[in-house]
Amino acid sequence: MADANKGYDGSMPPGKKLKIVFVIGGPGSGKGTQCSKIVNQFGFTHLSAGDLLRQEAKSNTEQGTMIKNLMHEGKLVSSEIIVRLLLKAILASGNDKFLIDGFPRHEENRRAYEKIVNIDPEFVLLIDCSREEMERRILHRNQGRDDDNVDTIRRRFEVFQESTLPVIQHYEKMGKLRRVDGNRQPDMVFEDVKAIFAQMNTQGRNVTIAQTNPFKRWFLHLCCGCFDVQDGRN
Ligand SMILES: Nc1ncnc2c1ncn2[C@@H]1O[C@H](COP(=O)(O)OP(=O)(O)O)[C@@H](O)[C@H]1O
Ligand SMILES: Nc1ccn([C@@H]2O[C@H](COP(=O)(O)OP(=O)(O)O)[C@@H](O)[C@H]2O)c(=O)n1
Ligand SMILES: [Mg+2]
Repeated sequence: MADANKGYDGSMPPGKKLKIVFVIGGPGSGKGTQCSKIVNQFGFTHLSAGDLLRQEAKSNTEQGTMIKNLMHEGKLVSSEIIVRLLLKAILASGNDKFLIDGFPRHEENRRAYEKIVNIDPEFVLLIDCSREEMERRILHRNQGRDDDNVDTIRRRFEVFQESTLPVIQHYEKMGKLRRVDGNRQPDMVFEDVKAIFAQMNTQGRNVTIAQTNPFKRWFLHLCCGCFDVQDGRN
């Protein structure tokens, strides 16, 4: 991932349309695995909310320590922090299509995103997987994550059941939910994922950062501090 502190480097042509796809699913459902396949085939930039937070947790700051503790307990980090990290990464990337993996995790995440970024997702990919299969995978993934232990996994499942379900229902009502059966082998799951991305409607409502209203651009500037938002409207 690009250095989030570097900020928007001007490499994204002004006026370029941004496409956002949210990828959600329980812990261990295969979000990261499918995202890397989507990146290879469709040229998206993968932004994992969890990876951005893990990176931030390494910083020797009060905020870093707070994030580390919340993640260790399987609890959710404040929406403002995660949306700010996502926005920085979007602006720093120079790409125009993004997979946002592990977000929104709950309604407050969704509302914060709508308030601050407000770019409608093209669609929301939900990877459905049974709890037994997710647990088996997490306990075998060996990524050295300190939240991949039996107690924290249980808490993460509960958070997914209680908090993410309303988000799923919201996007379902809007006709934006695309559900795949994640219980199968990764390549089989990807066959369905591929068909969804191939069908992506390029005529959807897209906005550029430059097209957001002046107040919002000022707000983005305050949130992310160190970038300069260019105005694409000559
Ligand atoms: N469809 C699948 N079948 C079997 N194992 C999988 C599948 N998808 C992912 N895995 C493995 O399960 C673990 C969790 O996958 P990951 O992509 O990290 O899930 P998530 O990001 O949703 O937590 C990893 O070790 C990964 O290699
Ligand atoms: N939107 C998000 C995403 C992750 N997180 C935190 O990050 C942890 C790990 O998220 P992750 O997406 O990397 O986990 P997996 O579902 O990939 O296993 C979560 O359990 C939360 O503590 C969060 O607070 N808010
Ligand atoms: Mg993941």
